[in-house]
Amino acid sequence: MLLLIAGTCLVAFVLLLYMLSPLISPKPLALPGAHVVVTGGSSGIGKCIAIECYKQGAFITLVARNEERLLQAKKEIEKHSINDKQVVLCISVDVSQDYSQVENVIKQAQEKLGPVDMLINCAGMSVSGKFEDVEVSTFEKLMSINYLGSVYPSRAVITTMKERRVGRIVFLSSQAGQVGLFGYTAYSPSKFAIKGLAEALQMEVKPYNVYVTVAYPPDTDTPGFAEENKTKPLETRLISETTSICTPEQVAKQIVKDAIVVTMGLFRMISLFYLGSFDNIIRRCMIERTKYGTADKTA
Ligand SMILES: NC(=O)C1=CN([C@@H]2O[C@H](COP(=O)(O)OP(=O)(O)OC[C@H]3O[C@@H](n4cnc5c(N)ncnc54)[C@H](OP(=O)(O)O)[C@@H]3O)[C@@H](O)[C@H]2O)C=CC1
Ligand SMILES: CCCCCCCCCCCCCCCC(=O)[C@@H](N)CO
Repeated sequence: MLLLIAGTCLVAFVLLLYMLSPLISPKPLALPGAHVVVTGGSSGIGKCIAIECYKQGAFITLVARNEERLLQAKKEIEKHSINDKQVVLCISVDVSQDYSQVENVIKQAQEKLGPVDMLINCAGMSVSGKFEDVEVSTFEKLMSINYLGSVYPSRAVITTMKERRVGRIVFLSSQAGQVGLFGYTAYSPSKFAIKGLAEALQMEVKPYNVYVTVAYPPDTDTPGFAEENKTKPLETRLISETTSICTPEQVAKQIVKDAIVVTMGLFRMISLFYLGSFDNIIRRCMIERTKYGTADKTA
């Protein structure tokens, strides 16, 4: 009986907190005039995210490898300007190869358009196939583009974001980053890794008012998806056909909304009970460090 009452109280408390969550959520990021960097911004979901942010008054840096496609995307995005001050900057780099190159690109972008307010890690690719049919080098390639290609740009913007107490970082995982599916032995792990990175990073940067969000989109109609379909095993195709395909515009709208207005889902609310106690540890350490002037890197 006592247990039942305690249980009911707990559920009621969680629901109450959930309803109050907009009040304890961070202030929405103002996109007008903000500097948004979109990796993978020359195609598919990334390009649509750039358009969505540009429509709301942001300044955009597009990052991808192929310069021609970057310039094409820039032209397309510029059609959606809402004032004559807005800029779309293009920088060509492979985000997964050399950290110092990525760091340089971010430096260049910050010199031209000011500190990065929001980073969208959208550069990525998928190859599907049965485990034994996928080239060993493909496992390395997907891990490097999808995972390290999100680590490097984030690592390059985080210090300034923490110093300014302003920033949003968005990661692109996938539905295949929540469940491992037939044909995705190379792709799924690279997207699971994104989830681990995002959650650990969020715990570090929350006291600095920097917020991290992760998107888990379903199949989305993009050039990347068309490329993936060329090698998709029958089983993967049939599993994929059980759900409908989204348009990149739909997915982009949702991702931008979630990044600007960060609220908590019910599951996150529950996990918050124990994550909250970890956050207290982190806040205490931050206060100690400020008090004694200990360098950020020491224990
Ligand atoms: N479409 C889908 O069904 C889904 C996609 N996703 C994820 O969303 C993200 C975008 O996918 P989508 O829009 O389909 O992809 P696209 O293939 O249409 O676009 C990929 C973009 O990333 C860039 N890119 C790829 N590799 C690199 C690299 N090494 N360095 C810099 N830029 C790179 C590409 O430009 P360039 O080649 O010139 O470098 C391009 O701009 C990916 O992370 C994908 O895994 C998640 C769920 C579903
Ligand atoms: C808890 C919720 C889990 C729901 C799982 C349902 C399974 C849905 C069917 C298959 C979807 C495949 C998605 C891969 C999308 C992707 O990332 C590639 N298309 C990239 O190119």
